[in-house]
Amino acid sequence: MDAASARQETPAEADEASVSTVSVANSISSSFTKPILSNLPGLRTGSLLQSTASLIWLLQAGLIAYAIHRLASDGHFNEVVLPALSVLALGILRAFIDMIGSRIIFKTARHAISRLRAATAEVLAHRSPLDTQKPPSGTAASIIAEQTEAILPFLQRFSPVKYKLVIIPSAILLCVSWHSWLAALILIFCAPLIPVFMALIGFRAKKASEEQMIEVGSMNAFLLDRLRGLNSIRSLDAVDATAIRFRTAAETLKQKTMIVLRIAFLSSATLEFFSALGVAMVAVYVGFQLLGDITYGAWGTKLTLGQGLFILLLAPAFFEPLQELSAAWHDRASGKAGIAALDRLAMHNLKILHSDKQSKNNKLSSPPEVLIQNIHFQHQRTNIPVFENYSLTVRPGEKLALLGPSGSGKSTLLAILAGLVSVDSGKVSVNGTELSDETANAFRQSMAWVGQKPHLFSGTLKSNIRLGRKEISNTDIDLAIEQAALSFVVANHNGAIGEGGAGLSGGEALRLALARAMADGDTHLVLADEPTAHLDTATAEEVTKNLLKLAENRTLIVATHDEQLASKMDRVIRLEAKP
Ligand SMILES: Nc1ncnc2c1ncn2[C@@H]1O[C@H](COP(=O)(O)OP(=O)(O)OP(=O)(O)O)[C@@H](O)[C@H]1O
Repeated sequence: MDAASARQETPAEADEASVSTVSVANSISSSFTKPILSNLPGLRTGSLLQSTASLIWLLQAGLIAYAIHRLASDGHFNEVVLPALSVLALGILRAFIDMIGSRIIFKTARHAISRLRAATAEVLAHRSPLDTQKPPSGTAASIIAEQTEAILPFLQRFSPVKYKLVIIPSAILLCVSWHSWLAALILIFCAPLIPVFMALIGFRAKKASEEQMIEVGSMNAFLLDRLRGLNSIRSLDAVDATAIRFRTAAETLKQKTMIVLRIAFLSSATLEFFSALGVAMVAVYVGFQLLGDITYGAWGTKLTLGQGLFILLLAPAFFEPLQELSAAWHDRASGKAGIAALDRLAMHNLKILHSDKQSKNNKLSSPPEVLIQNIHFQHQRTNIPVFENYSLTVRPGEKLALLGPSGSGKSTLLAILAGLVSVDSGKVSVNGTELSDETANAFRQSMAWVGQKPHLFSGTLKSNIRLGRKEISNTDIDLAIEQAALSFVVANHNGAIGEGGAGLSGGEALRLALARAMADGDTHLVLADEPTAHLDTATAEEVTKNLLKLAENRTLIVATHDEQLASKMDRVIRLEAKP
């Protein structure tokens, strides 16, 4: 069984449902998302194409101004046909280039989002199930599915705006100042007011978006947590109390969302006001110039109708990138909040033993010897060590029971052997090779973990046994069903079960977990954590029988309170109670 599957079956994971509010807002490490987001050449290409498309408006404006000027001066309609056709052709070209740019940007951004999601899932899979600081599953799901999606508009809209903001206003200023330095000066005067106000609003927008996203995450976590515990809530008559808490959470989310919306409206109103002011001032100046009331500001000459029109057509386009920036500013705030949420999610202190390098050499080919030498282990944020100078040798093919009172460290020892947590000092070796980041992946491929609460997915029994492992054939699965005495269950349920194993008894669910391990011929070491807990005597006996069948030609270490099960093992090790 792979590490991810093993992870789902540990007690720590099972307890996760009761952890409703774990703070994930400790500190932000930018190192996780940065490598993916800082290397997106498609965004640059697409943005440059979109800027080029916007620059075409300068040519179109020039042609329109020229045509109207000609029409007003000698009144020949024929002279405007060619400029009009050119404007149309340029319009088509502009739309085409803009479309290509948008497509490149969208594809790049979409790909980046998928990579971020995959990388986050990968990082979460390497988080130790014993980490008590894990964010609730609802929060993780909300961040990966919902909040990561907010990065898409940020990449899609903010990045082209950055380029346009530099290229378009500079080009327009150059053209306008060519005809009138005063009109250019008016534009220069109005432009900085917008970014200044935008920046002031932007700081608040980012904070508001972050707060909103955290609220969305907490509400999802709350909802998932309570849905999981719906039966307990009903049986303890806590439905009303839960509904009230949910309503309060929804109300808080509504308020946070309204704050974000208010800021978005305020920022676009500010921008509209200043850009309208800028355009109006240019229009007033050009109007008075054409009327002859103002004679300065045009390099000692008087503006012609064509020049005046050209400036007037360019003035709104000067503010367009700033307007786009305003629209994208909110996307930037949500996107940055999404990135920060991903960075927080990917941050963890407690990892399983893991390395990205696959070392096939350590894969086991026979029942291994397991050697534990002088280990010291203490859980994070606890005061008493679980193991101090502890040693144990398990012979190849041996069936060993770990017996001991609750809290004596049986599950912890199995977690150490599965590489789900690393020891503080001492050594764990499998067939003489030390268990480490480099070797754990390969060992885990030959290792199976059977917990007391195996996680079962809704679907067929066979797909639950296969767990997506392509190397397992249908024959392996049929054999495992037979060995685990599940043939009757498969026939009875028409092969399908509900979420969380609905429709199966506790004993059947455990036999299914054993079948998962049995189906994999590469399994040589079986770690079982209280497989007979909470079962009646008859069912416990049946599960014990199946476990022994699974353990044939394999090394088995089983943590248990069940003396009956322990008595069937080759050796029993008793762990001491902790003070
Ligand atoms: N993830 C964790 N973080 C901190 N402490 C933990 C964690 N898991 C277990 N502990 C503590 O470590 C000690 C050993 O726990 P462990 O679950 O290994 O005992 P156990 O012998 O398997 O108990 P049981 O038979 O009740 O399952 C206990 O004191 C427990 O409180």
